[in-house]
Amino acid sequence: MARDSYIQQIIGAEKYEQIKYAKVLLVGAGGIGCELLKDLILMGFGEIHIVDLDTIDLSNLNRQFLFRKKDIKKSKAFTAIKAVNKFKYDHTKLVPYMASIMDSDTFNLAWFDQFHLIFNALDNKDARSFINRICLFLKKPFIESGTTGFFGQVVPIFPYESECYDCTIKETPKSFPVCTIRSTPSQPVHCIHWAKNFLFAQLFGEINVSANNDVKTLGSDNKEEINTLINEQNELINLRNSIFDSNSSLEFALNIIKKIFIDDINKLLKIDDLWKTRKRPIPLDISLVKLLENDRKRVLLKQSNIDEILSNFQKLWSLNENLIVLIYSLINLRKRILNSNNPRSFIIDFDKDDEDTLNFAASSANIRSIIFDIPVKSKFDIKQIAGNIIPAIATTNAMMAGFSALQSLNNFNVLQHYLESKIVFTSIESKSMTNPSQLFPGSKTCASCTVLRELLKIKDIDNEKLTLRVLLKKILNNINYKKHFKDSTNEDDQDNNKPEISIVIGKNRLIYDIEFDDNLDRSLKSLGFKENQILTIKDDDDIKTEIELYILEDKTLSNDIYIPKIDNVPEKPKKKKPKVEPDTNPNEPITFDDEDDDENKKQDEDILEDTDDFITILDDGDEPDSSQLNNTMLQEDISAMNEKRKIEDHELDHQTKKIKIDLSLDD
Ligand SMILES: Nc1ncnc2c1ncn2[C@@H]1O[C@H](COP(=O)(O)OP(=O)(O)OP(=O)(O)O)[C@@H](O)[C@H]1O
Ligand SMILES: [Zn+2]
Repeated sequence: MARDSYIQQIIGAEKYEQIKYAKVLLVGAGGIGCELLKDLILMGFGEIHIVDLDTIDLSNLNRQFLFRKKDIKKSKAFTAIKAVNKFKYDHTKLVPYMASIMDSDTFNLAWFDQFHLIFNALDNKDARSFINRICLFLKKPFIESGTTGFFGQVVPIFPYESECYDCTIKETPKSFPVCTIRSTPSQPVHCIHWAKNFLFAQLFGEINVSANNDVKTLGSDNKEEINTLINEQNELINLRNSIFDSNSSLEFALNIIKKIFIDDINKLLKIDDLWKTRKRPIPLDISLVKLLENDRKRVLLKQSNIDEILSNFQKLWSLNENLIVLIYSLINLRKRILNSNNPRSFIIDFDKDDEDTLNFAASSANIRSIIFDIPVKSKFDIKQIAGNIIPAIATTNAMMAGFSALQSLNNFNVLQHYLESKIVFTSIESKSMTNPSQLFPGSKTCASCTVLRELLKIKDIDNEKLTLRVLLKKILNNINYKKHFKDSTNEDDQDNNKPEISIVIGKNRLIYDIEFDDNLDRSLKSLGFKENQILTIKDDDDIKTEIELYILEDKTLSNDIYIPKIDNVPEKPKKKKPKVEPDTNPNEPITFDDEDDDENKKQDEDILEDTDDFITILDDGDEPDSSQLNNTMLQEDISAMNEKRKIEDHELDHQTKKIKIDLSLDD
């Protein structure tokens, strides 16, 4: 009997035939991705392209079953393909890529367009939102999936028909004003984030010289405090240079310890206002530093002693032990920089799986906690908090992959796909563990799916004769804003009533508006037009819907420029737009802009709007349960999500009770 006879019996010969010739894209070869690839292979899909930017890590092996220990550090996509080659049907073609799906030089719109269906098996909002946007351009369905511990969901998305990925509000991590982190911590999580996001980043990461040291950013209006924080930061930059100037790694490490835990704390103590209602920190005792300084014979810093401390990663280390671990990690990190090919520009990123960076964050966070009389945490716990970890459960991943694969079957019945498809989610706390829900129409206020999206084809982008004026004329001819602007039979009037639009290229580079016409006679090329870039047309009166045009070069065009006819641009839902500054610099990288997604950025009252200005905190103190491993989200988010997902039972009236599900899941 042929190997595929069972699958034919299960899904029917007709559907199997369609699957056999279908070409699909799987984005992500992690927890869900490995399971989903196996499912798609066993279903007999004709061609599967799989993209993952990452390499295999030891911590992936417990659930990403296509990988083995020997595969560590190898590409996930290539290794996954190799593993499934052993059991795939002969007709299946597999194509792996090791790259970010957001790399538009590798993956342009035409490349995405070759697929019948796209499966997301990602772990971050940016990449998910990106695929969402691409699928909106192509009006192509995709299946979104995610898990967090025991919770998981699969959401088929039919662009401009059902809710898109951005329609639902995502949980945003909590943020705290920088001053809480840098001057007045009161919880272990504050110290952990100071160690990871501030101290480590300043000493070894990309230098953030412009770390907006203003009142709003720092969350403090105490001038003395602001000055202290600014000086502290500048001094840290100098200290970073001591990586090269110090006579020895021990000297480098001790200088850092003295500055951070004695000098800087003493400076903070001088700001009386800070300590009126708070307990004063106690700087590190200099005699401890001296003790380590005199440890020339390496009694305390003996490797066996260090190994012993590090082996007890679930224990609460003493102050001395934390100091020893910190010195050890600083010595190692300095060595890594000095041994690199280009030490002056070499940077190290914090990674929870990089022992040196984790040891640094754990020990420096704990020393700071001791100084501020905050409970210390074990290295194990700190790894969970710093890595934003919640256990990934292999079974949840397998279930979600299974539902994702099953949902794909509906896409081959073009008329029925929207009606037949279901959101599926699991929750061990509701009466039935697996709950289906119908799909809902897109949100009227969604910043992504209320935008009109079309293609802008240009025959030859290098053609110097193609000026912005030519393009503008084409836009005004083809895109009709009439209802919003007064109709008139008089030609002069009509001219005066020309739609007032602005044109933005890339993320937010304004190249034209009614008061900024300097670029009209510049060529599109000189303005930075290139393939795979987005041109946004905005109505200056903010009444009509925004239009995004995806730029493609098409040598076969009969005209120089092609823009589809849009007979009447619909009105947009009312919402604030960010102001865009004029700019004529064409060198801006291509990115999709999420900045106006106000809905998604709603936060607690005490959190200011611009999250870039804040150190982002996972949780207000309730760290994930330390008995749990390998995770990606917050305990608190899980409970919130659980609340959201509670379904009374199968009789839930979907018409009246719209279930809002957070799609920001991680695996
Ligand atoms: N922009 C992107 N392009 C391609 N692949 C991506 C992109 N962003 C994330 N991924 C991949 O998506 C996969 C998500 O899988 P998963 O959530 O299991 O994460 P993981 O990194 O394997 O595990 P963990 O985060 O728990 O260590 C990862 O393999 C990751 O490399
Ligand atoms: Zn939407």
